[in-house]
Amino acid sequence: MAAPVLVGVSLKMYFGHARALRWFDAVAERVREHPAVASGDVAVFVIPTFVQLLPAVAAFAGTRVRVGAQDVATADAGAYTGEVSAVELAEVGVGLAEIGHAERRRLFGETDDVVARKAAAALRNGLTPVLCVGEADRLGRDASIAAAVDQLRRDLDGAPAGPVIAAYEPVWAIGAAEPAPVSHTIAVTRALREALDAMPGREGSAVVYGGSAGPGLLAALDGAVDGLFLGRFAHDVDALVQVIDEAAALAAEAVA
Ligand SMILES: O=C(CO)COP(=O)(O)O
Repeated sequence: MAAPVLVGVSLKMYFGHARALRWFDAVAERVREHPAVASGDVAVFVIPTFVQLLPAVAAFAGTRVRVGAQDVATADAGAYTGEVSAVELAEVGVGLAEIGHAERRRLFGETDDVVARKAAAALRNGLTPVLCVGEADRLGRDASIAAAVDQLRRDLDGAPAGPVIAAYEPVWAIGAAEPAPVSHTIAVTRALREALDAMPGREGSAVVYGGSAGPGLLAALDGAVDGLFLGRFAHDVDALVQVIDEAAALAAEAVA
């Protein structure tokens, strides 16, 4: 079977608890009946707040939707007030850990060194890192490629073998009205894919795009990325299902 087309959603801190639970139930109901999700041609993952993780795992039980955390500790146990370890996340059925999102780098001072230690913690505990990289400012194509690829290399420096999901998220396209232009995304994601392919132990990795992604983008990218990482434009469950339908169409094209 070809690699699945990925559709991920980070809820960031947008929803309160009750609204998140309603969203999980609505999404679970829609994906349960979705043939491409049921067959594994489209792989959906949902990344809510830490407090929403256990209800998310329960809501998506019996579906193929995987649940991820928005962050992870660098250490596996000990005196780290406020942190949550990859060990505990794995124990409760969380499958992925988002690492190095632009908001964590900008607002909470996460450096590439910290990000690399978080990626290592995720991988040594069997979680798939959703590693966010991307240039901070609008740059030309070559400078963007250099910035994103260098960041990817630094962020995986010393991390154990295992597949990762590299999320190309140009910082200037996050929270914007429009995603990055398709030609730009194709160029940078291709370079990220080549960089991952050249790294030992990263077989099975994927490259997705995030930053104001929504319905229409996956079709426009036409197979250039392995999937999308959605934010605001997945709050509307119909819009998310539309993206999953586009992913299903791409997956069907890939096997045809
Ligand atoms: O940062 C993002 C996903 O991690 C993208 O968020 P928006 O789609 O809301 O810009």
